[in-house]
Amino acid sequence: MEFPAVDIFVTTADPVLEPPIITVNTVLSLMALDYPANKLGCYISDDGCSALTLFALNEALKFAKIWIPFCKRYDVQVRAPFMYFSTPPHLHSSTQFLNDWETLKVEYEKLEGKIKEAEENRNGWNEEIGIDLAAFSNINTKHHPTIIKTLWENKEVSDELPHLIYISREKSLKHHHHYKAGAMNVLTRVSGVLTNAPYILNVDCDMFVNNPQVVLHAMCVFLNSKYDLEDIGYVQTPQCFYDGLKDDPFGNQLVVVFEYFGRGIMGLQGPFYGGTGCFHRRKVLYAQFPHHTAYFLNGKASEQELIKTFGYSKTFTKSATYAFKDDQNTSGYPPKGLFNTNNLDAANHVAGCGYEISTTWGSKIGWIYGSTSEDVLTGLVIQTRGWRSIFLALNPPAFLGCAPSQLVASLNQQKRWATGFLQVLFNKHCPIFGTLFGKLQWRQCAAYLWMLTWGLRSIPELSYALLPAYCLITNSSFFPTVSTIHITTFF
Ligand SMILES: O=c1ccn([C@@H]2O[C@H](COP(=O)(O)OP(=O)(O)O[C@H]3O[C@H](CO)[C@@H](O)[C@H](O)[C@H]3O)[C@@H](O)[C@H]2O)c(=O)[nH]1
Ligand SMILES: [Mn+2]
Repeated sequence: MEFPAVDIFVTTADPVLEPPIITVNTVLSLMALDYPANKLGCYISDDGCSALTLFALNEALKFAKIWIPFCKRYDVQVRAPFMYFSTPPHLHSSTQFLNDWETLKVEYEKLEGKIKEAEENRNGWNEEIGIDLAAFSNINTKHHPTIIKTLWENKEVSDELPHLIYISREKSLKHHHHYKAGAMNVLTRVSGVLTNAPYILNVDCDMFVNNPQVVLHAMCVFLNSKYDLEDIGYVQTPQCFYDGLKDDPFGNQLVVVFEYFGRGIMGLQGPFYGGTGCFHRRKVLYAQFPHHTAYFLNGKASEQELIKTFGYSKTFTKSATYAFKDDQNTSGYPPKGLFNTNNLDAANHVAGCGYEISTTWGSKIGWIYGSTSEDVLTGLVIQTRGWRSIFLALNPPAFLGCAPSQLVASLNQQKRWATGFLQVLFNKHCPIFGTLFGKLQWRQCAAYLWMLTWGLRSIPELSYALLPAYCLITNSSFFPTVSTIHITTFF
């Protein structure tokens, strides 16, 4: 059987808070996945519209040409070079390996050095770098046209590098950009017109691949029809962290949510969508229902309806219709020569900030708008349509990321999640409606309610935690004492 294609989305938003060297490591680890390279397309969305990020990616691409063969030849497990080179090589390795290891380490340090230099000396690195950065000169990061650069195109060679595409979507002060959800929808459309893979993997820029076989495992889940898995909409890996503080003082390593809750709801409709380390079927993001014949595929939808759903791009609509096909290996869309001018023009068109106006993007299809926890909301909408999800906990863990190590950053992150959860709770997609009017199982609804009320629960939980201290200080008791009048009269 042929391997299905997978489009990989990486989002980055701020070159200061998310340094390009981190993004570069994530991208290198993804490009080196154990999967035929001609079946992978790696798309990077840069909401920071940073020339530095593009420069770093282009330099990383040069390094990838030696890094990927090295990883595959020696079956390296951790394919993010910063992590791999943080420990010395195995003492009993062959001389050939030790020499290669040393060469690669030196090359990686050169790459790091170049990016650092570029960071410190922002104006002096425009010459001789092999990529045109003119589009970034005097750019306003909040108001600028789309920039798409095809850094690498794989010409159908399975042991080469996967496609590598940089996208900074159009921004305008007049349009809401919907943060990460907006970026994900642009990535969905741009990849739709270029490679249109039936499966999508998305990772945050600070989550590198720690188990290079993860795509193979995920595809086993999707393709294994023996256990009636056709109604699996997405496959979520748990979020694990490499730099977590001991004993997790801020609770941001999400142990309860992923280790216990995530596994627990596997017995119901499956885990919630956690925003990173997750594989979706493309058609699920296009509002397909499980076990239904696709409405758009059968030619029943009028042109007007197609435009209303997917937007004005004919190329995109064609690709979307094709995405509903079960057997996508037959000839059809996309045509050969993926990165031709016509498709690149279409990519620029669908990345425009006005493209979604009067369409169902963000309300019915793609990543759903209306909450800062767009991930949970999007997963909930998918499960309300009747899809199940699978929790894929591999050993070693599939991805490793970094968690905030400071109190204030952790509090901000948790405030954002708690607010986002409440936005989901008081939304038309609320799980209670999902059970009443959709296909969300009622126990799954209860599980969602437990999670979405997390922020509200802080009030009784805090009171409960403070009460003993209060009683000790004021020498009072919150349980009735034996001398209390009710108890004495009882006896
Ligand atoms: O306007 C934006 C804002 C954020 N991002 C990206 O979104 C990702 C997540 O944002 P971050 O600020 O790092 O949030 P975290 O709290 O670390 O992320 C968790 O929570 C988010 C929801 O709040 C989910 O989207 C993430 O997948 C999940 O890992 C990062 O890759 C960002 O680069 C964008 O692309 N555009
Ligand atoms: Mn993050």
